[in-house]
Amino acid sequence: MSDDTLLDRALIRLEEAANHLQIDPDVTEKLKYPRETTKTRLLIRMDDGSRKSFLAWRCRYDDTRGPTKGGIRFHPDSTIEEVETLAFWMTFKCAVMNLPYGGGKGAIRVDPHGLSKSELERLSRAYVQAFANIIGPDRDIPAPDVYTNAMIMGWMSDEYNQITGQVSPAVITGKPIALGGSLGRNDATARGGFYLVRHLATELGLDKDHTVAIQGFGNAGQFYARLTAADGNSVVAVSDSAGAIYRPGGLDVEKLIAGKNAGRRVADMASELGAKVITADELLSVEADLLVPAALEDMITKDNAGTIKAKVLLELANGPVTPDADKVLEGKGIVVLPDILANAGGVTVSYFEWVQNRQGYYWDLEEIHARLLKIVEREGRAVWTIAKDRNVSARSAAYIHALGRLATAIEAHGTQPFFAG
Ligand SMILES: NC(=O)C1=CN([C@@H]2O[C@H](COP(=O)(O)OP(=O)(O)OC[C@H]3O[C@@H](n4cnc5c(N)ncnc54)[C@H](OP(=O)(O)O)[C@@H]3O)[C@@H](O)[C@H]2O)C=CC1
Ligand SMILES: O=C(O)CCC(=O)C(=O)O
Repeated sequence: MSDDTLLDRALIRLEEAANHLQIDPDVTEKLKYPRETTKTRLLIRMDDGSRKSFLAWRCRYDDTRGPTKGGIRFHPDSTIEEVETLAFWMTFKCAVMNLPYGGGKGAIRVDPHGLSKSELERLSRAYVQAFANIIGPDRDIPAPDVYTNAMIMGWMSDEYNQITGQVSPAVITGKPIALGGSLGRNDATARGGFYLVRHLATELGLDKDHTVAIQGFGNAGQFYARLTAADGNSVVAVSDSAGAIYRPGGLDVEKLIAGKNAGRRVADMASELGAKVITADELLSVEADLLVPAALEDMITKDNAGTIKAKVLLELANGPVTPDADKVLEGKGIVVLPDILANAGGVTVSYFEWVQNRQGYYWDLEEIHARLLKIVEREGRAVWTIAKDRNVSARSAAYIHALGRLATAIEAHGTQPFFAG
């Protein structure tokens, strides 16, 4: 891989889209840099009485189209650059889906698996104490991401309420239902991708009973496996951070999910599922019609992209394919449904949660699914049409689609400096 940073590589997509639209340079100048990123150290008491500090960030990348929105990641490899890049992607994701949000993201550099539940709660609350002036229902609205979940969002939302002395459920989405969370947020990331694939199946050349390989078996990967298996497709390979398994005749998805929920690794379940243990790279090259990266960024590079046999890639993860790898995939005729569209179901149902919190009236699951389907099909079709009309990749089309909306909003704001409060 080149010396370019993750953000440098992400910005290539902005430049490409800007060239297609002949955008005013003022627009790209505004979108090239994060608006503000705050870094802090969180000092918490550990169960053994010692104190330990953790680096943490929150980035509000761009708020032209509304309050910034994006998840909080707990990961030992998190960096400021990763947070800013994820926030850049959120900016474009919210614009692709036409949600009234800008983009943000946050992280704590921590391996949460090494913490007890009470340490995890203290750390989550410390994050909100540090960033209480940055987040807010009309300013910046966090949500779950890698290694964070509804329980953590519940603690965070409770901490915010205690600090402000008000009950403001709309400050954070992805909360437990009991605290104002939305029905359907748990599987929304996967469901958005699933609706997209189903809507474009004919154009993508995917039959009703296609085969699927999934990299990463957490929230996004597990729910995708469940939805696609229930629709008659066959999940033939999955991986987690510790290994990968393959069974050409299809894996028992419910057994796998139950095992993961019990704290097991997928490779440890291979023999009872009649599957073969394979390497992480072998997962990419198994015989499957659809490959679903659902783990971390930069997993598919120019070094391993050439081995991929799938017809289609559905990026449930953010940034799993490097720009170099994109070229290899394009050369092989593989269609990539890009992250800012493919995994946007999560933030779309987060938007529904925020709307329900603000109106104080809650929708049933049927209504959530119907609203999500409508937006995914509308924006998915728009992106596909741009791709065909302009003869560009679906990724370029998604950026063109989003940038058009961002540019219109930036121009509508006028020429005065933006309020920096
Ligand atoms: N949750 C959401 O609503 C959204 C998530 N996303 C994106 O989806 C991706 C996954 O997030 P999510 O499912 O929420 O996260 P989770 O924490 O629920 O799951 C992450 C999964 O990725 C696996 N993983 C980590 N490293 C590797 C690796 N090197 N190789 C293979 N698997 C690995 C983990 O393995 P293990 O089980 O061993 O820990 C785990 O199964 C991220 O890119 C995230 O930003 C995008 C939109 C919304
Ligand atoms: O639900 C949200 O608000 C954001 C989810 C997220 O972090 C993402 O889409 O990458």
